[in-house]
Amino acid sequence: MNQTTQAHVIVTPGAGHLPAGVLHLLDRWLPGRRWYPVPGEGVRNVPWLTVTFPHAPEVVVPLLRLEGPGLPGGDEALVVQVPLVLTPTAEPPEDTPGLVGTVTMSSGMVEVYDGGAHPACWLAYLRAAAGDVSEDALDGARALGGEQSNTSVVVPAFGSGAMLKILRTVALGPHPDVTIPEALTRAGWDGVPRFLGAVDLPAPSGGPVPAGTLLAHLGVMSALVADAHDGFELACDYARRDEDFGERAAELGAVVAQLHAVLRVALPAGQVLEPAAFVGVLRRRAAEAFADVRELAPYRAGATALFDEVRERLAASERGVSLQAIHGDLHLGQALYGRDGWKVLDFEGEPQRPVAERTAPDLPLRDVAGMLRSFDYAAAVGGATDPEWPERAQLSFLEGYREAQERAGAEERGTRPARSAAVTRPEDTEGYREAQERAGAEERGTRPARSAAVTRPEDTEGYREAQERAGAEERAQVHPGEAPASDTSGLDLATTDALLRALVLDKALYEVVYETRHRPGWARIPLAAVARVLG
Ligand SMILES: Nc1ncnc2c1ncn2[C@@H]1O[C@H](COP(=O)(O)OP(=O)(O)O)[C@@H](O)[C@H]1O
Ligand SMILES: O=P(O)(O)O[C@H]1O[C@H](CO)[C@@H](O[C@H]2O[C@H](CO)[C@@H](O)[C@H](O)[C@H]2O)[C@H](O)[C@H]1O
Repeated sequence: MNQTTQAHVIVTPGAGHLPAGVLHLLDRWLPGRRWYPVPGEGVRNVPWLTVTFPHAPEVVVPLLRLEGPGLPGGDEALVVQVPLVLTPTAEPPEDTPGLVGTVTMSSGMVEVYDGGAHPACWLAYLRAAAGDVSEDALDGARALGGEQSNTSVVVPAFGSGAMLKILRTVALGPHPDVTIPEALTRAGWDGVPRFLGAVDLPAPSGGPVPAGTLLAHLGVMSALVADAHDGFELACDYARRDEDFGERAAELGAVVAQLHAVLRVALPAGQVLEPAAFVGVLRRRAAEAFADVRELAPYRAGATALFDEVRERLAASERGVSLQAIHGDLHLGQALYGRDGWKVLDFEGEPQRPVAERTAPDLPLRDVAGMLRSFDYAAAVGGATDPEWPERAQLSFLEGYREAQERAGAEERGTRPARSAAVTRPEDTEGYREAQERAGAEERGTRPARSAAVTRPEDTEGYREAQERAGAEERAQVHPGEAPASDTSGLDLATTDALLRALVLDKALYEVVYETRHRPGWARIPLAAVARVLG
């Protein structure tokens, strides 16, 4: 058999020695897993490679290629990682947690466990990622439950605590959840949990690529953030109490701006944004969402008009917009609030997109849009009764982002704060503030306040006028040749605003598809946002 042994893993083509009975068990079991990326009907799970560990013969990890019509991810192979622990048994077991089922082999009956829930598997992965790890490191280890795209295991007794993340969908090539935290840790930035190591998948011999070449990453280890609160749960709690989330949101905005500044330096820069291609991708993603979810049909024309506007404005813009590494799927659930403030997690991008798309350099404004959407979710899920709760959090986030972005820009240039257009630049101007107050008064006086929307101020005439004035002021202040301070450098406010609305729409459409697939009861949240953005 053409197998590769590298460090702590052995890779064998196909199903290796895994009996067919186990594969049949998996066909029934997989579609019910939260991390299984497709509904399962009509999908075949075809063994691609099998990973085993020299010192843990009971741990077997089939990597299954999903095949069938209509799978997400385009032409890219969709591969899932299914770590298993096989233990011989004399009798059929009770229904133990993590038990997938039993199979009878020539050697007798074998219990098949979900490796994501099994200490023997955790130890094999920890050793593959971090070398010599003693069994004592497993004291108190536990897998996280709940709504996860991957399987995360808390390992409190490893050093000062670690988190092992088993990446369920295997993306070919270096995984951004490894490369980005590694680069940020190397750059000395402490806004991410410290990167501790990764589990590599080397190519087996006899295949199309030289044996040992990194095919993918299977897992990643990071330092455990002690006493941390999940950002989404925290925001929902505030929303439930109608307590202002402004301060936390502003701090988070500052961390996201730092993240973008560090990424800009730590990872290769992207091209300058090409308007037609950029808007082409927005259109394609929207078309996919419209094809997937019937309830979106009334918004097709509005989306087309917004994308047309963005394209025209970008094409008319005099200065280019630089793309860079970003988070790619930023929302409150990707941030932990602990003793040292906010830490950002989970850099794999939107799990339902092809890898090439989610790792491509992009606009930092996309992350901003993702976080804005998330405040809306927190308000809806937490049940804020104050209709202004999400908007206040959104504006505070933007304010924190802008301030930190200006600071980072000034540091990058070693001079003074940037004068080019930044994402929340409107607030800088007197005109904007006046208009915002006027808009607030109009809003309160005339119609019931609505729930959340990043686009709410834009609804008013006063805002638009002030925005145009501010845009003119701003353009007059941009000095050619000054270093760009943000992705939106050089763009006037109306373009930045249209771009942000388009990115909020793009995210909301993704969310409609995501929720329809995974949490249909929540689909109303992004559907309402689509309606709001398109007015
Ligand atoms: N280093 C860490 N320290 C503490 N908790 C963490 C750490 N990394 C992740 N978590 C927790 O695990 C959860 C899942 O992690 P995440 O990377 O977002 O996985 P997924 O891709 O499955 O959503 C997070 O919401 C967070 O609560
Ligand atoms: O599993 P991941 O965290 O990688 O991301 C996926 O799942 C998220 C849901 O957990 C989803 O985020 C959506 O729900 C959040 C609340 O649970 C909300 O804060 C986000 O704004 C909303 O997008 C994310 O889109 C998806 O990729």
